[in-house]
Amino acid sequence: MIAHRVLFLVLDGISDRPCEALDGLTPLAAARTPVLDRIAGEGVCGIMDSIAPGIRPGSDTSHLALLGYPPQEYYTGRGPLEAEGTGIHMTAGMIGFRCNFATVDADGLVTDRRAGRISGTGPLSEAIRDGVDLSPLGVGFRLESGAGHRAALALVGEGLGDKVSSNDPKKEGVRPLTIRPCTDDPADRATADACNEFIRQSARVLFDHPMNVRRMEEGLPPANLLLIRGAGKMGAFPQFSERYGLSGSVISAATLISGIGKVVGLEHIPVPGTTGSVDSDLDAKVKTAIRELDKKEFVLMNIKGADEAGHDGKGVQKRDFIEVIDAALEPLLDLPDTLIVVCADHSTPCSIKDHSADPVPVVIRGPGVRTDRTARFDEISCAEGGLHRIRGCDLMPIALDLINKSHKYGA
Ligand SMILES: O=C(O)[C@@H](CO)OP(=O)(O)O
Ligand SMILES: [Mg+2]
Repeated sequence: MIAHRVLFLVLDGISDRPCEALDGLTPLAAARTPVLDRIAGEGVCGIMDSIAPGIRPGSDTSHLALLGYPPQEYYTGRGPLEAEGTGIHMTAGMIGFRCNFATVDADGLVTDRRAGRISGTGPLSEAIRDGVDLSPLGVGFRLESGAGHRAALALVGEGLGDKVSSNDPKKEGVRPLTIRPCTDDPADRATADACNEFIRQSARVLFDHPMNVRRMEEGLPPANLLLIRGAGKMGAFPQFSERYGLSGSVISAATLISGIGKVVGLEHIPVPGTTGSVDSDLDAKVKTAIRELDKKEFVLMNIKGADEAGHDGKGVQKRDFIEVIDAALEPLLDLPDTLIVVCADHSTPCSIKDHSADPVPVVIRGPGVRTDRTARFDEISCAEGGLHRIRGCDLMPIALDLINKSHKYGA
């Protein structure tokens, strides 16, 4: 028997290092995960370097690699991908950025890069759209909120370059940086000037926005500054259906992932109630994936919350959310005719609150798969599985082979 459809389940940042709060276990190893363990027991397991050993992947470069688009060839920055995911269509001449709604204190120091993991920032983006004017610089802009503290910005105008730095210091307790051109090209200077002006004007709008006034009254950090990063123009991506002969959908609350899906030609299926955080409606997400697999041959589903817990350094919360994920995945066990691939896109160790290069666990389960002896889905058990150690770009070829869609190399 051979499967005819693929469910590609990325448990964002689920992989970790030993946590002190969990007696030296990783959150995944500490969690009770009967569903993932059954998938591991019925499948072939391994560990995976999303890009290559020792390379710390971003979620952008890792997802491109997992979908078989080597980032070394296709990556043009996070900004344009994140922008597409928020609904900003990136055309020639536009420069995309990823933004964080962040908090600075009265001294101008960044006190929270994520403004207390604020959500529902639509009114803030709207106020900035109304209150910021870059036309004296000959530049227009689009700004759209994403999930949580995330948003995307696109600058629109003649002669804008994409080789500019970020104002995000990537840590707290310091001032935001000034955005600078990375080359002598006047186009990069023009973009850097527009960015700095955008940040200045948007901070004025945010300063006394009613949503921030309310947050401060409630003792919550206000979203009074935008940190922007990941400048880039849209790249050219061969379409998924032509590359693999598969129709496909993407299910993700994280706009970066829906943006990547969209640009490679996957249909984005929004799911009400999903947030990209630990409060997401995972049952709705799983139901949508199952429904979508009746129509499409490939579904990419990303579940993000464990990554957030890793970034926040909360091992116990990460373990508990992994158990919530596991319970939500139960209906997938009975899916007929389906190759299920489960992996993380990168490790997000609670001990470093960021991504690391530690390889992630991976399992492939479905008809025809040569089952190995691993029956537990965690970083250590999967290292003993039959896939051994693969790279992110190996995953699509392996899946295509297992569903009989790969071409013979040679005659
Ligand atoms: O979006 C996110 O979840 C993370 C990592 O991609 O970014 P940040 O650290 O800016 O929150
Ligand atoms: Mg990620």
